[in-house]
Order: sequence, then structure tokens, then C-alpha cells
Amino acid sequence: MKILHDNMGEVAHSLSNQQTFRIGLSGPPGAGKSTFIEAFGKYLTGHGHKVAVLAVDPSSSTTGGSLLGDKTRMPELSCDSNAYIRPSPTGGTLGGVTRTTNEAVVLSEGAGFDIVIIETVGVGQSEFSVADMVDIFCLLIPPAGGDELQGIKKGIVEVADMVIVNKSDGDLVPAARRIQAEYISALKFMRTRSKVWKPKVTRISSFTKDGIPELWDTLCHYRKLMNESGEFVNRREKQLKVWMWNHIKDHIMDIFCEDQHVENKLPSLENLVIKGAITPGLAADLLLKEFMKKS
Ligand SMILES: Nc1nc2c(ncn2[C@@H]2O[C@H](COP(=O)(O)OP(=O)(O)OP(=O)(O)O)[C@@H](O)[C@H]2O)c(=O)[nH]1
Repeated sequence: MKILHDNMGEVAHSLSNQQTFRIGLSGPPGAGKSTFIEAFGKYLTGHGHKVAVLAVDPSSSTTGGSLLGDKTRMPELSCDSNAYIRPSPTGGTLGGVTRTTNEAVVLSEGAGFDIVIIETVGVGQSEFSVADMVDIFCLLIPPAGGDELQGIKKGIVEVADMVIVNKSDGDLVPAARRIQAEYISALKFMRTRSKVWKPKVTRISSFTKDGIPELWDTLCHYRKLMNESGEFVNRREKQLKVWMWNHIKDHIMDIFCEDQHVENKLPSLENLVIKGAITPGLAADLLLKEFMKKS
């Protein structure tokens, strides 16, 4: 990150002329995210792109370290001079992790990485935070149904611009085809987020690399359509506002929780709420009153 910082001054001004692409990637554990990023990332660097991989895993602050973004998961890509892999920052809330990731996106782009992949697992709200940070949000799934797909939250399919069925190779091809067909029909009934793009379901293999060039073509087609319609710029503008408000909310919550008046009253008011003596709304009003007293 220090290198990125150091380079930032020199190249930041060229950013406005350069079109960067922010790709969000989520998927249940075992879907093959690291194998996919390795294969996809190598394909991109082989085609002259510079790729940054950032991970968002708020659970890493409680587990003391993240598997996501771990360089050993992407051995080839991590040795590639046109790739940069950042593990999930440890410590802090999802808000904190989101903030540093927002900043890492800007820094990576400033340092000349034209493609930024933001990877996340299905923990808490992390997928939704990532969906708010990217130009296209992709869901990677294995060719399996039922229990194995239970890790996928309902709402997340609705925000996916692209569903990628991985492991479509060898004996798994028929299952991958079946899952692809299931998702195609399920997506038909979903409300689309864009006027010019209907979410697509594609099949790839991170092992054989089948489908990866076609996937990249589809992503480029998406970017072209979104650019031409003005939605690309609109989404980024909206995201900037969302980021700003998220940072404000986080900061205000910190100030609120650290306030001495609030801290003094909090245990007794929480207790009254639990016992049903007062409503949560009234307790919140009383705490806010305490907070305002100070200012
Ligand atoms: N057959 C086949 N297996 C794959 C493919 N991609 C990944 N796998 C296997 O799927 C398993 C999970 O892959 P990972 O890349 O570790 O999956 P992940 O989703 O990143 O999982 P975590 O790293 O635990 O978050 C591994 O055993 C991979 O070898 C593929 O394209 N085809």
C-alpha cells in the first residue's frame, strides 16, 4: 500500500482520462473464488491490464486474520508484476473495512491499476457493501444445488449483474448446465437494476479456462452499454454519495458511543428496555437528549 501511496501523486491526475473497471465478486465458500481470480486475473494481465484484487471480509477482525486475499491462494497472480493483491484489512467494523476498501480502490486506480476486483464472502452485509462499490457485481456459484447453495443470501442474487457458474469441466458439466438453466429462469422474474442490462448467467471453468475469454467479452459489453446509456457514470456518482453518508454515519456512531453522558445512562436505559418498562423508541430519545445536552 505504501508503494501505491508513493505513486499516487504522479499518476492521480491521469485518472480522469482513464476508464477503470470495478468488479465485485461474491460467492459461497468453496465456489472457487480464489481459483477463479487467479485464472481471470492472469487472463487480464496477459491482455495488457493491470489488476488489483482487494478483499472485504469483516469476519477477519474477529477471527484474527482473513483467508480472503491471502497471497498463497493465488500463487501465480501474486507473483505477477501487473497484479496487486491486498488481504482484507483486519480490525474494525464492516464500516471501517468498507472505508479502507473505498480508499484502496481509489489508490489502486491512481497507481495505474485499470481493473479492480473486490472479493467478499457471504458474511453479514459485506456483499451488499461491495455491491455499492463496484461497476458490476458478479456472483460466483459452484455447480451444486440445495444445501451447498444455502450460503447464498436471497437478496444477493437480486443485486447480481452477472451470475458465473464455475467448475463447468469434466463430470461437472451437466450439473453446471442445469444450474445455469435454473438461474436463467429464476432471474427472468427479478426486477432489473438497469434499463440497458439484464443479468446474465454464464458457465466457466477456472481449471480449463473455458468460458473466461467469453466472460470478459460479456463484461466489456456490459461496460459499453452502461457507458453509452450514462448509467456507468450515474452509478459511480450515487456510490460516492453512499460512501460519504456511510462514513458520516459510522463517525457519528463512534462519537455517540464514546460520549460520557450516553455511556452513563446506557446500561440503565437498556435494562429498562429489556424489561419492557419503556419502549426502545423512548430509550433512544432519552439517549439522544443526553447526547445533545453536551453539544
Ligand atoms: N473442477 C473444478 N474445481 C474447481 C474449479 N475452481 C475451483 N475448484 C476447486 O474448488 C475448491 C474451492 O476452490 P477455492 O478457489 O479455494 O474456493 P473459494 O471459494 O475461494 O473458497 P475459500 O478460499 O475457502 O473462500 C478447490 O478444491 C478448487 O480446486 C474449477 O473450475 N473446476
